[in-house]
Amino acid sequence: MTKQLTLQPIASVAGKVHLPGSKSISNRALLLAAMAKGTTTLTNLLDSDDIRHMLKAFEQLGVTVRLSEDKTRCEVDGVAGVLQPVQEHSELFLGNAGTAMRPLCAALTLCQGTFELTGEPRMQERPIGPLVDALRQSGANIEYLKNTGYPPLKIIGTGLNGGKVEIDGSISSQFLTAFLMAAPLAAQTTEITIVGELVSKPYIDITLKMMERFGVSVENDAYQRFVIPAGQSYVSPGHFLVEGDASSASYFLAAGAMAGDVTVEGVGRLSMQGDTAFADVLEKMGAEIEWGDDYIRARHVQPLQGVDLDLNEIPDAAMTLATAALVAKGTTLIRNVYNWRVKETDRLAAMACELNKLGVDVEEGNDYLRIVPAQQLNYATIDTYNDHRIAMCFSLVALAGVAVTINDPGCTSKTFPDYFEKLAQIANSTND
Ligand SMILES: O=C(O)C1=C[C@@H](OP(=O)(O)O)[C@@H](O)[C@H](O)C1
Ligand SMILES: C=C(OP(=O)(O)O)C(=O)O
Repeated sequence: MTKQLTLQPIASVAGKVHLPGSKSISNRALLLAAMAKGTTTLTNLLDSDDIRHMLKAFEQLGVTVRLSEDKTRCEVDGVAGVLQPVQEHSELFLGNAGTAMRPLCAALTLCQGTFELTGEPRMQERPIGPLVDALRQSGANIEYLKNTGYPPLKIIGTGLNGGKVEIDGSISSQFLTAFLMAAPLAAQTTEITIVGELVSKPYIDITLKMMERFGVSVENDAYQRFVIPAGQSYVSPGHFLVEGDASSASYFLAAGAMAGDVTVEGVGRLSMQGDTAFADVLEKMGAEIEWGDDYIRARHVQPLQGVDLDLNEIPDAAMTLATAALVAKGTTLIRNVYNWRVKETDRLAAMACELNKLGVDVEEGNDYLRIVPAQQLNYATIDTYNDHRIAMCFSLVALAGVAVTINDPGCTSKTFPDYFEKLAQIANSTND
């Protein structure tokens, strides 16, 4: 595998990009389809590491899946209830996929058997305590195998009782997502109260919309209290089309806004993903944005301006702003993104460090990043910390008039294995 990729300056970008399927939707759809009554055909499924880990876990858990050769079409035979593992004990390696680790942790507490959930070294530093605490309140038997509050975990499946539980929502919305998806299969009705300020709220909307598509309803009381009546079951919708990934879209939209005219296909105004709001951020910066039901187009029509925004609701796409800001006039402030620190790497520290190498004046706050663009950027070699988004974000430096070298570009395989090929397809090295 190539260890480094040097991107020469890109003068302009133009064209259309068909987006790979959404990571968040793909892994939710797989799990809901597995617990549903009937067979579900998923199309435009993402083919990337995070989804591979979920599918591998399914294989070990005895979920029957038929995957097309290109791995984007998948038939899942639902088991009409809790998963029915064939072995008494399973050891599941889930890489660094939060959307596999957290939801499976909750879903497996419902099943018969014992399960060890582990992942890459970084996964062992990513918190799961708030989810485990909440599941324990509902009767789950979960042990920490190394450090309290972090994977690896041992789950002894005993079912969930339901009842009243509290979840700390201030670190990751994935804890609530995980509990919500398991809760309809608990013995009693579950009432979840959120403690702390719930972060990344639009991801809860994805969860609730998808549960609804699979026939389950949840009462959402202003994102403070959720009631999931027991006795509901998931029912396959038959066919489920996975939307294009809105976080992956952010790099191309930013490129269009910085230097050209780019249309992303597969997400648009009908999308359920909060990260489509990144197009609004680009519009605030001065880009021209056009929305279709199923596409978004971003055009550079004037110099971009820096912005000062609370981006807690779009933590993934917010990273893209950090490098789009390099061509903007004036300072950009990305606020309320503390939980960048507990993702693939400490993203606040990593972003600040790599932006610094470019000669940018950057301030790393506890929960914010302030970026004052430089007149002329330095050529730099960017470390990517095994974080797909750092690699993809820093590719945009090539649109700011300077070459850039990306270390370990292959790390985009977490969510977007052919990202750099897709970028090359819309890039022009000269303005003609
Ligand atoms: O639920 C999801 O699919 C996700 C939720 C977000 O995480 P947090 O809720 O931890 O911010 C996001 O960053 C992640 O990439 C995917
Ligand atoms: C935070 C991310 O991933 P995960 O689903 O593992 O939390 C991400 O993709 O930016």
